[in-house]
Amino acid sequence: MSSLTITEVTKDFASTGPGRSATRAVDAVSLHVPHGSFTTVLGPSGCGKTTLLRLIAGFLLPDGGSIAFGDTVVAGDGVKPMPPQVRRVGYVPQEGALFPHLDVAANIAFGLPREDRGRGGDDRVAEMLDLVELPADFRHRRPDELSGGQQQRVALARSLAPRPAVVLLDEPFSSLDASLRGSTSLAVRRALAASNTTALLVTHDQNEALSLADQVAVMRAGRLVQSASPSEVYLSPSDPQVAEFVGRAVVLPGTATASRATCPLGEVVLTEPGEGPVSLMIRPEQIYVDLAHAEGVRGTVEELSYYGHDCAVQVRLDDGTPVLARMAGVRHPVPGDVVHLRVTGLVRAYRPVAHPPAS
Ligand SMILES: Nc1ncnc2c1ncn2[C@@H]1O[C@H](COP(=O)(O)OP(=O)(O)OP(=O)(O)O)[C@@H](O)[C@H]1O
Repeated sequence: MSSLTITEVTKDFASTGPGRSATRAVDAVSLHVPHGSFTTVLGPSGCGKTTLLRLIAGFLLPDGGSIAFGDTVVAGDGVKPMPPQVRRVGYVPQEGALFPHLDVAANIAFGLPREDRGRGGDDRVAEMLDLVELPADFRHRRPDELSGGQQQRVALARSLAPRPAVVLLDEPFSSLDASLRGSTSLAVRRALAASNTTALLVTHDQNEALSLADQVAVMRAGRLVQSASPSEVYLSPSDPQVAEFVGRAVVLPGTATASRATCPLGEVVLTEPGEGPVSLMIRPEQIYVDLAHAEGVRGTVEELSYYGHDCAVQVRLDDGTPVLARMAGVRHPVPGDVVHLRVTGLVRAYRPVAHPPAS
């Protein structure tokens, strides 16, 4: 295994027809994935995630910048690009792409060097099945005798068997239903951690990106807009758009004075001191809904979405500002109730953005 360092990588696709302009799919992206760590690349459809993976794997060459595995530059910087088969990259696509005519053991052993097949290969297959938490006797099954989640675990086992430098996973859980997604993604995370694998997973699913990785890299329109720990990306997003992409966010205008700011929800404490007009990013679960009318800013519940474990409460403040709060589902208000709201925890302030008029 080795670290992965992407420096100022750019990739353009030529126009594909008259009147169509070229597309800058990846725009000066720099990212470091430390040895043995797991990074998720999160971004909406078309932002360049797959192109970035294909550049790392060597299926595409960058137009600018460089890519290095450890100290070895594999593309860019004027060096002859290393072909994909020499890069030692494990690749797990959206749907495992297992060979349907081969059993699980043969699929896992497929990428092993010739000298590692045979008896040694059998041992490696057993080790890999154990790593991805599948029973040893699954080795004789064919892919069509496995569930989608089991197939993805075999695909991961196949990618890890030859001890790759880096493993790339391209939306590997997107074809699974919700319950399989959760258990499969956790099994994959455990397998990657146990094998101390340097891994990069691309997804457009915020929950997946935040819950699985050591580092989340957020992409937008070809650019990397933030890379940080999951909690930092969630609680201190680099701009309000990232805030709204990685979860629900209430963005309100405010006025900062040192470490505090005033806004329609009253006074809040800032993560960093500021002065003058600001946009404040508040997570809905930071807004405490007081049913006893004790203290806070008054508003009326307009809508309630009940999820069991918690609920989303849409409130209109008396000054007309709409605010979304999240609270435990045990005891909750109903539409028409008057409640009082106050903000708990620290709030991130940004330079002001234009706010749509309250509807
Ligand atoms: N071979 C290609 N030729 C021309 N344009 C391309 C090519 N591959 C990708 N693009 C364009 O580059 C941009 C980034 O595409 P990419 O597939 O990397 O996005 P993505 O974030 O992986 O999207 P999704 O989540 O939908 O898979 C898009 O505008 C896409 O249309």
